[in-house]
Amino acid sequence: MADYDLIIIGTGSGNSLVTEDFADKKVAVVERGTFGGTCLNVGCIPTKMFVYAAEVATTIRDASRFGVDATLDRVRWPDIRDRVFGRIDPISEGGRDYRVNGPNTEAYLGHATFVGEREVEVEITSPGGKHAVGEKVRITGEQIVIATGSRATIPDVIESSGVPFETSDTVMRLAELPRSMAIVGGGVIGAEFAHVFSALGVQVTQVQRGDRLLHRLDAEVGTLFTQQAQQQWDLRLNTQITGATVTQPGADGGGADGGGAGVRLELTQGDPLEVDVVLVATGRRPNSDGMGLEVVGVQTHSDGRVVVDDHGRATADGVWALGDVSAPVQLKHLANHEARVVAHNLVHPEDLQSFVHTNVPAAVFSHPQVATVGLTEEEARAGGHDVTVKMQRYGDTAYGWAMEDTTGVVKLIGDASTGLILGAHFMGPHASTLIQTVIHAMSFAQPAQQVAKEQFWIHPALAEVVENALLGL
Ligand SMILES: Cc1cc2nc3c(=O)[nH]c(=O)nc-3n(C[C@H](O)[C@H](O)[C@H](O)COP(=O)(O)OP(=O)(O)OC[C@H]3O[C@@H](n4cnc5c(N)ncnc54)[C@H](O)[C@@H]3O)c2cc1C
Ligand SMILES: NC(=O)c1ccc[n+]([C@@H]2O[C@H](COP(=O)([O-])OP(=O)(O)OC[C@H]3O[C@@H](n4cnc5c(N)ncnc54)[C@H](O)[C@@H]3O)[C@@H](O)[C@H]2O)c1
Repeated sequence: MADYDLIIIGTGSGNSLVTEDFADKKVAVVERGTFGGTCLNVGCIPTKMFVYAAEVATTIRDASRFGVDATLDRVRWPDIRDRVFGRIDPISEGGRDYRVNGPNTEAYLGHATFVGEREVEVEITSPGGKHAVGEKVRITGEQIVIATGSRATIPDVIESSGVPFETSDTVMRLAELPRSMAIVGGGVIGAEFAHVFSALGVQVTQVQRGDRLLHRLDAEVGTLFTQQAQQQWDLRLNTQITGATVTQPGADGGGADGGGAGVRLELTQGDPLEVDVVLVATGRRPNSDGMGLEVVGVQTHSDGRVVVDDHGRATADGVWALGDVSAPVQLKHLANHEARVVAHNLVHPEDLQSFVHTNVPAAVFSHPQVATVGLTEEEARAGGHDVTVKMQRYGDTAYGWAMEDTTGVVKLIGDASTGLILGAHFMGPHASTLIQTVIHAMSFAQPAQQVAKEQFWIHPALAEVVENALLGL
């Protein structure tokens, strides 16, 4: 008989698998890092708390446009940082203690490796559990869920150079705000941190190898976003890093603590960059390596994602996977959805639920904010749809006037023959909230005109930009 009914490897979305269905069962939870995973500790939640502080700073700087003169006196980075982690760290610790001392769970605080069929070895790496650091414990489970997430990838030119660098895991805990920062990568993480640090007064240079930021976005909206970014921080497009070296502190010091060394980055074009801090944001790879998956026949795709079927089953009996380690996109709401499906399927093998991977929305909490769902215009045209497009400016609605907005847009892509919405791409204030109406319409296959006309829209709320976009589609 197995030691456990269920072993969960990874405590991000994996931690939520312990539902009431497991109340009379034995569950082992394995975690090698900080309890609670990426989103809570180093991802969605802290980044958005920093973004909020950055928005406050930006609002103060912009205030005079409204006839309100204000100056930004000072940014107290340690207070901003400690507000964030003062709230988050206790949640993580509480979650860990609950699993360590929980009624039917046992927490193993270490790295899990498959060593045999339904058998895992955990090398204990952290204190706080029932086993000593360095101990190796073997456990067996009737069912095992791989929910090990993903980690930042580092380009070889930086990693092999030996220069110090930050990732999203570390940059939010800097001791002090640096004077200058190079952000390598033009994706979501780069766009969010460029906003945070530039708004807080850091001289940011973002290096992107492509010709625009957020390359997965609808091209038109991505280009508009790139233009907005260029007005806020130094952006080097079509540029790659070719070398990195440590620079010695000058007379006035350098480095994040004002007295340390900095980094010099050689670029494929333009002058080299000399900065206090380098933040690498060049994508994340699934944590499927180094855990013996090959030993038990759990297959992976070429990009490292664990192969799963629609129900979350991996290619070995009794093994499941969910979230960043296997999902097509790395988003917390998707990982949570997959965890709900797998939680059901673990106890209802005769009534399996399926993952839904259509109309998965995403937002980029930069400045401006971006939110997106469904097809880009390019994808809709390539897919042979009877494409119709409406671009609605925030500035053409009453609330847009109140906000003096000149750049916000709602772009809707529809199918003229069915009246259904195929995609939506918002850029501007509250984009991540405003788009929810369209996500709802697409999820329930409601035609655009019905959504626009068969409900009231509060006047003169910002949501009228959505109403007008739908009416115009
Ligand atoms: C900076 C940043 C900002 C983000 N912002 C957003 C956002 O605003 N909205 C959004 O939807 N998504 C966001 N994401 C993505 C989101 O955080 C992830 O999609 C989500 O957290 C994935 O959850 P998960 O449960 O799959 O993995 P994780 O939360 O990463 O959990 C995996 C856990 O497994 C542990 N682990 C790994 N291997 C082993 C092993 N062999 N043994 C034991 N333990 C192991 C890890 O330590 C980790 O704690 C962001 C990500 C980052 C990095
Ligand atoms: N708000 C959110 O929902 C949110 C926020 C942050 C992160 N995330 C998730 O985390 C994932 C990872 O974010 P990310 O920004 O690291 O990845 P990304 O895939 O969004 O962007 C990676 C960027 O790095 C560049 N790049 C890749 N390899 C490079 C190399 N060798 N040299 C130079 N540039 C290189 C790419 O061209 C791209 O611009 C996102 O895809 C997203 O799923 C989500």
